[in-house]
Amino acid sequence: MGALDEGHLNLDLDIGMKNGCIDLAFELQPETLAIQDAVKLLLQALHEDVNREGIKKTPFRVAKALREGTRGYKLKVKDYVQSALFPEAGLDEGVGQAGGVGGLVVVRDLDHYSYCECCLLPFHVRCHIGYVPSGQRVLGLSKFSRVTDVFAKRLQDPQRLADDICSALQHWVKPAGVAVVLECSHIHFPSLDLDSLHLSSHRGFAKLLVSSGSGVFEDESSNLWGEFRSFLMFKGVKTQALCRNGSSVEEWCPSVKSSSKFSPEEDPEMVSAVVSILKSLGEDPLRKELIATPTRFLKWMLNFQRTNLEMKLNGVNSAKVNGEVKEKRLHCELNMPFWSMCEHHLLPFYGVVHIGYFCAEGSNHNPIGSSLMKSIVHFYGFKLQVQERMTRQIAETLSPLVGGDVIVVAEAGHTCMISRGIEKFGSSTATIAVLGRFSSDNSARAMFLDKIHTTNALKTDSGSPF
Ligand SMILES: Nc1nc2c(ncn2[C@@H]2O[C@H](COP(=O)(O)OP(=O)(O)OP(=O)(O)O)[C@@H](O)[C@H]2O)c(=O)[nH]1
Ligand SMILES: [Zn+2]
Repeated sequence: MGALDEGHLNLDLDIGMKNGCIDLAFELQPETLAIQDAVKLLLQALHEDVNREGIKKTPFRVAKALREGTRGYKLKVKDYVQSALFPEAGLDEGVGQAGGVGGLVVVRDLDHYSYCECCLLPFHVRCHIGYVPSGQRVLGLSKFSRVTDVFAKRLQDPQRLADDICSALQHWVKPAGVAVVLECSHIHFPSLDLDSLHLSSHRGFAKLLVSSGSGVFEDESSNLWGEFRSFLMFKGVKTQALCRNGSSVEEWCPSVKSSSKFSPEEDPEMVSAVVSILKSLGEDPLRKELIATPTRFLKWMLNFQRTNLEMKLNGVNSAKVNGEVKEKRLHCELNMPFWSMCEHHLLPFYGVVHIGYFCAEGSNHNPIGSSLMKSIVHFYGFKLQVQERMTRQIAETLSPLVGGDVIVVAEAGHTCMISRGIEKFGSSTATIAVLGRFSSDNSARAMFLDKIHTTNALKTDSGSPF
């Protein structure tokens, strides 16, 4: 089957005729098969049924996402740059004042994603590039993004990514100088400890700003760098936070600080599965930066095993509504953080859950208590999930405990929406489940949604986190 046949994967991988030989279709390539086998093993280790409808295609989706996300190893900067150098008047060499060649050119806000070599999760990169063209030629603007992609689509560390982009442009375009600033955002890591599951760790990301400079941009205290930074400040980039002299991923990736316990001796088969994924992506698992990667990856993944929280929930499940039910009033528990893992791509999604229910007027007693609600949210979050199911399960579990009238809203960011082919940076998903009175009473629903809105609007950083 050819790469362009209908229904075939739309992947920019080396598929089809190459050197006169017919390459195997993507799904039959040994690397794809090896990743699928490894993912199947990992799913089984999480106590999942690999033939269940929702996840039976997951090994293939993960293989596709990972190979697509690391396709940069096969791309060549030269192929993009050479055809897009256009003659333009100006200085032949150095920096001039009159614009044209010799004047500073800044391309800002190029959104990309890359894979963290420390933990194998995707991270968001907003790339800004400044350069001073030389030799009477300028580079086509789209090529800055293409070149960034060549290096972003690999297992990376932010500083190395900035250096790679900078030196490739310097080498192939030969300008007077290149400056690169990257704003990188990495998701936080979940904690199974309910008490440390604060909203703060779910808002925002672990952030890092890195830079690299060559030629006339080698000295970051120069006026030219100052001008470049000004152009970034116009767009709200906080360049004061720039990490100088290289900053290590160790200080950045939250997997390093994660408290989850897993040691490679506990499950050497799982470790070998991740090592085989690294190899299939064309990486050397013995490269020093990658040695601890399988352990870190497994640390976060094991948070989502099926049985993990069963006991905690059993302990609190016996809570009952006490007392006689009188007039009921709306009771809300808002902005409860949750973590979950998308069962389609094995990538985290995380956000907040809001719960509303009616309970007896005048009673000071909250029939279920916020810690029980947090446990329920936690229980249905820490699984391989889809957001709609999680929302419904929380509502159905709460319903008998609160007398039947319950509304649940979940708002989440999905890592699977920033990576792979889709790359919808900053998107978010809201889901709602209603039972009892909330199914038929529009004003009750509106009252609850308004409560979410007013509560979050009062917060200093205004609005919902998602
Ligand atoms: N409804 C729903 N879909 C989800 C959730 N998490 C991930 N998905 C989607 O699962 C779908 C899987 O689609 P497939 O076509 O089988 O896989 P894919 O080729 O990786 O999909 P895309 O490349 O995203 O089009 C995608 O549309 C994802 O966005 C979730 O919580 N709820
Ligand atoms: Zn990481």
